[in-house]
Amino acid sequence: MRAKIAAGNWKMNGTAAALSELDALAALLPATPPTVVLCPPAPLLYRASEAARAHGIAIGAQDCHMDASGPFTGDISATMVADTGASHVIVGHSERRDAHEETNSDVRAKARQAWAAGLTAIICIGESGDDRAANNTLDIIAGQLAGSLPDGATATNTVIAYEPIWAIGTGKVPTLAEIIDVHDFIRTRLCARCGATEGDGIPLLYGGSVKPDNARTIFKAANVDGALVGGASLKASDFAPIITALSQS
Ligand SMILES: O=C(CO)COP(=O)(O)O
Repeated sequence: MRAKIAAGNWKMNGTAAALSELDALAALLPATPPTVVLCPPAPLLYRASEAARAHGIAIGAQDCHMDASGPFTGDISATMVADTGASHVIVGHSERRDAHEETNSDVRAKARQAWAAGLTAIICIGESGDDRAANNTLDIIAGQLAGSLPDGATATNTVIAYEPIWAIGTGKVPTLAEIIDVHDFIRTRLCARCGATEGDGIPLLYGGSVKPDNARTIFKAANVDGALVGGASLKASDFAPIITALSQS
């Protein structure tokens, strides 16, 4: 059975005071929770890891550099992320592809660094609103997946997050049929690329305006193994019902 994962991406939100949400979330978790991965801003990684350990919550970074070390002022390597106690790192989020002009090959290099540091890479892909309007969604997804995924992906070192850009922070969500279409397509491509065992075992997350009131519907899709949640992961009272919905799916 594939791992179910509820990942929360805090983006550039939260200072030390926000760590109280972690304790609040732990208190609201269902009896048998899925894997919960919280991805706070980099300055909070160490403290979040310390606080999360007792609760069985995993911590992830939101990015890492594509090189192992060197003269990259302000950047953070995958090894440094692992050193904080984190176990995951998001790579290729559309906000980084856009604002930092990250390419598929950059994302692939970051995923490789993540693996070398012993981290699980959460690789993000997703089409723009224009891509979808032009019926290009599956072509875009195929290209991003082929280009961003290094050879050697396994069910334990990789998670794929499908995040349609037009659904992020907008309150717009694809129909269940559209989500099923894309997730089934990604699954088929993963099996062709990584072999049936690993391809079938890599968890696929949906991301983009996941909220307590739509999570249950989204989790009905057979190839949706969880969610990458932005805004609704900031408050334990919003994130917990999403996690509960996943545990019951
Ligand atoms: O980008 C996202 C998670 O990485 C999704 O953000 P929202 O859940 O706020 O739409």
